Amino acid sequence: MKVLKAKEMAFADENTINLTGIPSLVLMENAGRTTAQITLDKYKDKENFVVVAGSGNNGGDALVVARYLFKAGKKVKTYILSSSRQKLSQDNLKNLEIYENIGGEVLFITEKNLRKLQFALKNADVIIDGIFGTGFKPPVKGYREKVIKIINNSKKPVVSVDIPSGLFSDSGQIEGEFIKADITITFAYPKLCHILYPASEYCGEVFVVDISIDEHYLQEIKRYILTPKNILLPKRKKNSHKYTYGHNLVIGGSVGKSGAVIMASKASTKAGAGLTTALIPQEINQVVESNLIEEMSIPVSSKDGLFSKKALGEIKNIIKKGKFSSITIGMGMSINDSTLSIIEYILKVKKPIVIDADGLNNLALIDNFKNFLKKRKYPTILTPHVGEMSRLTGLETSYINNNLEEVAKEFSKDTESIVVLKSSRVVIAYKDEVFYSIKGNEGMATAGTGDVLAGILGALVNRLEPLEAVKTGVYLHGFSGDLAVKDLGVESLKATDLIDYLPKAYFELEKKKNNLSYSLVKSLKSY
Ligand SMILES: NC(=O)C1=CN([C@@H]2O[C@H](COP(=O)(O)OP(=O)(O)OC[C@H]3O[C@@H](n4cnc5c(N)ncnc54)[C@H](O)[C@@H]3O)[C@@H](O)[C@H]2O)[C@H](O)CC1
Ligand SMILES: [K+]
Repeated sequence: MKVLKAKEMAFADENTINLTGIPSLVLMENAGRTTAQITLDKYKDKENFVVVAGSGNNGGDALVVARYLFKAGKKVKTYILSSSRQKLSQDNLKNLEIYENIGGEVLFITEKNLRKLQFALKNADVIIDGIFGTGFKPPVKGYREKVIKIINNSKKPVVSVDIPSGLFSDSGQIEGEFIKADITITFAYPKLCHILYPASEYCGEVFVVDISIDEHYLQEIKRYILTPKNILLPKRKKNSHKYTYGHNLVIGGSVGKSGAVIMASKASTKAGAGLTTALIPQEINQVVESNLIEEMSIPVSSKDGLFSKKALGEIKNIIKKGKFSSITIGMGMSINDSTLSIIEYILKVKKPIVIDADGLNNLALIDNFKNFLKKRKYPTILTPHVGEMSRLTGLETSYINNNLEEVAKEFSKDTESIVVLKSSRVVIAYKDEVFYSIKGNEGMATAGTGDVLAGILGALVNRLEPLEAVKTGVYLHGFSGDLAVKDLGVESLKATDLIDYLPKAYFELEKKKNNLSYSLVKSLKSY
């Protein structure tokens, strides 16, 4: 499913009206009517609804909602934040007239009679927020700021039409006053504010409603949310053996960080690799051997707990002689001259590689590393978190967090690699496409979860086309976290739980893929 910015939505909206020929009032009717239906379903036993409409089309949608709530026999009080009818958008005015024609009443609210709205909210069971939608640019100006504060202070449940008023559609950033919604009902596609933090936290449950927007005007938009529909599952063949499913060589670890390479290796096996071998500094061999059962291990020379100078030659030999089909490198490997030269060498290996963690920190120290990556003819997957991305690009972490998509895209272009940028959301960028994962949770902000992801990707790159492997791996990783949290809670979740829940994630994902069906209304949660 695509995820849009306001301008893109407006473009599809205009063309649907002008070229496809669906009148704007029909779109508004679809939007408002479905919003009313969802509201009535969610708040069945509630009686008193207060509708707060702005002067634009978001307010127009809210007036349609008011009409259906009124028809359903609810007590509806409707307020329009404007000084006069003349200031309303054309479709807003039309819906005001229709509402009045069926016996509905409205009150225009300005700074002067704000208290009337404040008073009405006291008796409200549910508030409908139709003040601003995609036409809003922060920050809120004028008395509407006070209205938003009053609504939030009322502590009543709020249903936001399209966007919680005061949030900016195109980013996760927040500024000034904005509505804190319990439910947000958005139209055609989610917008970035519905999925990116911190804004998305204020949207409540997000429903996406088909209002008849003609999607073929959005062909050039290649920004997606990962959903069961747009990701693939690897398949096993009856007539196969372990080499059919790849041999993932996992390189990393150092004294004190043996867990990183152990977790990546275990995740690789659980994600379905035919064989997984951990290549490690010999000083941690014993602990690795005692923790890995299905996986093999190859110790190489080490000194002071890290790969030593001699290790490079040994690694070259092992890779030349071994039948490895992918390399996953970096987890817990630390940084010294030897690890740096190992990364330099790995860049030249003619196999798919996943570079994570200290692999990336070493990479950042190599002059011209972007050119080395560009020269590679085999798939390269880079999985930096924001801190690592900062080291790789020199950009401030705050800038990266506020521009995840742009940074990931640019870095992917500069390196011709698949970039998996890990923040409170994970963004995948490759060529002209961007994929956001909406799976995962705050419980996963704990040591080792990145190592698990690297192991999963290293396994899957043997099973699917590289970008598909990354999409599937990122989804499964987040989904495992969500399934684990249901049983374990966010505080106690640890990285190895993600490995334990991978089988369930596979199983549930397959079920989701087998049950794909069209529906006018979908909750973002259901993806
Ligand atoms: N997605 C669709 O195809 C459809 C969406 N619909 C709804 O239309 C709104 C967008 O409507 P628009 O008229 O373009 O803008 P808004 O109603 O969001 O807001 C315009 C309104 O707000 C004022 N304003 C803007 N910024 C500020 C500010 N910082 N401070 C104060 N006031 C501000 C501006 O002057 C206007 O008066 C979309 O969200 C959907 O809800 C259609 O109904 C169906 C098709
Ligand atoms: K709104």
